[in-house]
Amino acid sequence: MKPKHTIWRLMSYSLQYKSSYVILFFTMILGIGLDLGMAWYLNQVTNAAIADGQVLWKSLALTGVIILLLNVINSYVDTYFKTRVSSKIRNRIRLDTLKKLLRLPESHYNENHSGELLSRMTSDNQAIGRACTDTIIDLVRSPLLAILAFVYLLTIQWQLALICVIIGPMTVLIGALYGKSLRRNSQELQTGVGKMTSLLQEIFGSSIVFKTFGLEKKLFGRFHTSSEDISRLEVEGGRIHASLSATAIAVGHFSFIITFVMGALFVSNGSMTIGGLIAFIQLLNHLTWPFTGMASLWGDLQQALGAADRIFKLMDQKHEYTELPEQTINQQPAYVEVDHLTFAYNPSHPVLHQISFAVQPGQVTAIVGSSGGGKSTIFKLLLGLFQQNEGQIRINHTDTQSMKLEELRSYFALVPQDNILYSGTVRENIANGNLNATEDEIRSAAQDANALDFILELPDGFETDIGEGGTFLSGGQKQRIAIARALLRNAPILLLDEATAALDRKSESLVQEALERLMVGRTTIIIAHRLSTIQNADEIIVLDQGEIVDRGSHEQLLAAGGLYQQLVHKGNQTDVIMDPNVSGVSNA
Ligand SMILES: Nc1ncnc2c1ncn2[C@@H]1O[C@H](COP(=O)(O)OP(=O)(O)OP(=O)(O)O)[C@@H](O)[C@H]1O
Repeated sequence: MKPKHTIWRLMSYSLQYKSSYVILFFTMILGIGLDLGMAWYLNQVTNAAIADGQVLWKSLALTGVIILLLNVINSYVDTYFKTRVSSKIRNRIRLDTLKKLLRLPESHYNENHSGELLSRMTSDNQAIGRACTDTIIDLVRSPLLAILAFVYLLTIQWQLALICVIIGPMTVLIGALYGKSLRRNSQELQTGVGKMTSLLQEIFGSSIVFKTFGLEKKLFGRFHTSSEDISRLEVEGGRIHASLSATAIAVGHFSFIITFVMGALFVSNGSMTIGGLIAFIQLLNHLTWPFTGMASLWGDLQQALGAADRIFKLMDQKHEYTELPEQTINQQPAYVEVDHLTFAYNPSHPVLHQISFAVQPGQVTAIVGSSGGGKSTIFKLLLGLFQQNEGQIRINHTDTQSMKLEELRSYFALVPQDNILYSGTVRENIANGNLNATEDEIRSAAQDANALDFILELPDGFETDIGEGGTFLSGGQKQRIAIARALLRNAPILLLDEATAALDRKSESLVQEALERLMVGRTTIIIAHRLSTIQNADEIIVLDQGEIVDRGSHEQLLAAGGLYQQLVHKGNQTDVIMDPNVSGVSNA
């Protein structure tokens, strides 16, 4: 995106706080007036001190107090409103970013590191907040103050004023010189930080795995590389900043020495008073610093524009919903037809080929097959998370591609294999199934899911906090909460990705019983791993490398031999059917 466009879009956020900017405009003008007033005041006091005759010390003292008081008030109002506007703009952008992220298609999450998405919400957002207040106001204030200081200094000693002002603009060139590299550095840094955040998320979310497998050293090694990369980029950024400020300071000091020496010369030949020289020295900072400061302000602006660019690029991604969708639940019975479905995530690697099956309302279809055969992908296509390349999915004879996504998803309830729960209470997690459910309905769903007994034994019952992702619950308890959530949704099509994780016999039968209740009267499609579930299915589909290689009842498929028989024999001693290509013992 062109910097000009990025600036315009940033401005559209700032313009929502016009009245605060008007106040900040006045504090800026008053601040400039006070800076000039201070120089004038020092000029007056110094000349009064060396002048003969009557001096109005009282009025000078009073003026000093007024300048001081105005400075205090102005500084308070200025700082307060800058912070206020900055935090409000950041809040708006943060909300807009998340609103967008929640509406992006699954493919976006597939292609982007979660850490990078997180840094859009954190560090990029912070950089923008600063730019919209301090940086942008200083970019206006600095040249304005420089011009007014110059005009005032012209009235004191025009030759010296000209000498001072010639030096200042040199620093603007410095800013332009370093701006591009600063922007590039900031972009690389953000990408690095995003990758590091993703890695940290993985590490913190996998403590059991890295402890069991002794992966601490390996993970530290990966983090080390990522952290070193960031450090290298930060040092590089520091080098650019250092060169920028060193050059700027050199110019500033040079102008100070010139002014001081030339000023002393003008005082000695009588063309300027000592008070005038003091005013020059006082204002010199304001005359050259605006230019000197511009260099680093320019750098800050470039960094913020880089951050804004990344956020706006994200906001420009194609979304699947125009507005955040409302939770909708369809309750009419559903007939599902999958007709010659073909799909590839990547054109060179087809995942599903000409898949067809149909499930009548209230019937159960079990999908079994080898690992990586495409079972989960069928679910993703049914839910409209990805679009098929060929074929049709129809619900009640309507092509799902002609439905709005909100409508399509309203037909489904899902029990995912890893039961994804959110931090919060048990009640909140079950209620996610139907946000309008009454307490009685939530309780009844918990009961049907065989979860009520254990919930009531928790320290705060339904109000117990289950921890991040449900860490305070056992595997079987999490499964039953997920089943209760699906029960509460009461949608006509149930997608069930059966968990393969081991449960003890009692827990297993509680879950199994709950699942059976959940399936009653629904059109159910199960990615099945348990023989007991599969045997009860109306139709079993055997999937291998993206193709249906067999279908029928348990008995028919066993009699036919083939992959199904191998799957069943592989897990014969247990209830879990196994991928014949995968060696090892069953985990049931
Ligand atoms: N998000 C994705 N992006 C790219 N390729 C993917 C993605 N998800 C799955 N695949 C690929 O698609 C193929 C089918 O994967 P899928 O998850 O549908 O298999 P599955 O039958 O559910 O496997 P499993 O039983 O092991 O869960 C695999 O080759 C996998 O590598």
